[in-house]
Amino acid sequence: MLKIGVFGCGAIGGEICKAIDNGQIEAQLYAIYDRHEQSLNRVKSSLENFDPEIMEIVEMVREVDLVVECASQQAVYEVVPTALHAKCDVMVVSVGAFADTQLLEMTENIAREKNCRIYVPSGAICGIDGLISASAAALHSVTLTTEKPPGGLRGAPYVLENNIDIDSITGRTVLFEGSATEAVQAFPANVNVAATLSLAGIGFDNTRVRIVVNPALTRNIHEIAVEGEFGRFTSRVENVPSPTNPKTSYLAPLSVISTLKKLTQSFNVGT
Ligand SMILES: NC(=O)C1=CN([C@@H]2O[C@H](COP(=O)(O)OP(=O)(O)OC[C@H]3O[C@@H](n4cnc5c(N)ncnc54)[C@H](OP(=O)(O)O)[C@@H]3O)[C@@H](O)[C@H]2O)C=CC1
Ligand SMILES: O=C([O-])CC(=O)C(=O)O
Repeated sequence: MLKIGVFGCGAIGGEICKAIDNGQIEAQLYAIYDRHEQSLNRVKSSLENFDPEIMEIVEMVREVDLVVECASQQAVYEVVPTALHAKCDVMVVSVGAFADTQLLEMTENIAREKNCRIYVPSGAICGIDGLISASAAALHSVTLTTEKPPGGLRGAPYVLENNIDIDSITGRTVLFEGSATEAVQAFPANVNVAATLSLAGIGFDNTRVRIVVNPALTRNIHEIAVEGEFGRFTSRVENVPSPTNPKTSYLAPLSVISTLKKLTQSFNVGT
């Protein structure tokens, strides 16, 4: 059975651990890690069938077959190269880190050299399957519009650096427009989906991102528009936010769970 280590035990990590524990994913929850003891204890007490060991990353990669990073962009710099050097596969959700082209090239090179896999789930957006299919021919444009309630954007570096009082905004307001490279740096915990789109499509500098705050919303909306030789498509998802982290949509952990299931099943559907 696949031995999994979960690095980061917040909204996403907690759901993944539960899905392995309840048998939805046929794998062994071997190790977990988080910098907060409280988060580790919360996860441990939610489990009925597994009692994973708490392991720092260097030890974890020696013991497991796959590490799931669900912590932060900063964690990607430590977790991904460490895992690959130890010939351990890795799944990444803080995908925005790959806007750093040096990190992206380095990790691709190590993965190739060590014959390992880096998995990036679709996360909180719909349409990655279609974009990947369409990318086999020329793509002309990829645009993401993300619209969240204030709680979904509060505390982002862009908001703090520009002294935006997000809670005093009364109507739908465009906060940011730029490339995916700029978006994932300005909003590192809010639009990792822009990075996933970039990797699947036309790259970080060519993918356009608009970020909107809307106090009337209770859901996180991501709208994607793609044009290319294949034609054009749009997708729109209205995501329920995670109860423990309003920035993160519930679809994100579900996407990781489904990608993990794909790895352990013999019958797979979708691009
Ligand atoms: N690809 C996608 O579609 C999506 C990606 N995400 C991203 O996924 C990641 C996880 O999201 P979520 O579970 O909601 O986040 P949470 O904040 O709920 O949980 C992350 C946990 O990991 C901890 N952590 C962060 N960095 C480190 C580190 N270097 N070492 C040890 N522990 C660390 C955090 O601590 P602390 O609070 O101190 O940072 C926190 O306890 C985030 O980067 C988020 O932006 C989220 C939604 C969608
Ligand atoms: O969960 C979401 O709606 C998107 C998100 O936070 C991210 O991509 O970082």
